[in-house]
Amino acid sequence: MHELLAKLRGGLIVSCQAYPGEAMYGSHHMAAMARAARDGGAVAIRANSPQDTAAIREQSGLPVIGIWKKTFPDSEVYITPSAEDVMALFAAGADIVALDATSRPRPNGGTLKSLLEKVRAFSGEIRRAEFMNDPPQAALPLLMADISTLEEGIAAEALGFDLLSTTLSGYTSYSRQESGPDLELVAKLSERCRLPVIAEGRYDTPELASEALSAGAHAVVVGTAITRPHTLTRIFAQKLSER
Ligand SMILES: CC(=O)N[C@H](C=O)[C@@H](O)[C@H](O)[C@H](O)COP(=O)(O)O
Repeated sequence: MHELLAKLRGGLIVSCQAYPGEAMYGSHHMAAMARAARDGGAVAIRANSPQDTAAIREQSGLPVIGIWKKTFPDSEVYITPSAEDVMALFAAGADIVALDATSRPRPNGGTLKSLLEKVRAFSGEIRRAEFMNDPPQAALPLLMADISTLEEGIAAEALGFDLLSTTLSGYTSYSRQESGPDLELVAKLSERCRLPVIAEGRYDTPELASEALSAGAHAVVVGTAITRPHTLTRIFAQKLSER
């Protein structure tokens, strides 16, 4: 197993993301969040944008799973939609790059297969150019497939991804719509696929995160329940206002 994947095994990955307009938006805040997550025992961070990836990697010293959310008028795909986005994250220091690997139509009529071919070609160029300070063998990014169903996980494995994440279960029209995490998908993927499976999406208690490992997950990503203070505040405030 790849050294980095071995380091993630059984661990907590904290997603540190904020949207424009939110109080915590900005690389400075996200890097502080990541340091707090590290101090609490996180083994890696999931981050949005090359800027946040670079700041978090530098300030927390933890491995970063980089994504870049972008919206398009012709597609519902928004997590790292293009090969150029993958390479920008990689150049910013992402150890792993996660991207939408659902079966939904992609922006500008592109396909996942051609995106991966492009990334492989770019990776070769980067190694030749010694663009990064890291040694050449460390210059190849690991690619994480953000999927929503078992079928998409199987297809992503066949395409050559390095790990799978259940990120998008509940966020595509055809996947299971659950208020809690999709533990069943974790169990099925772990049974059917050889790749490490990351449990992600709505793990909002330590008990649920632990259940994911029991279901076969390699590691668990937690975002909202740790790093979205306005959402957590709203849950408390709403409960009080219902009295
Ligand atoms: C669906 C989607 O766009 N998920 C995003 C992926 O990066 C993030 O907004 C989530 O916070 C992340 O997946 C962690 O999940 P949760 O916040 O539920 O612990």
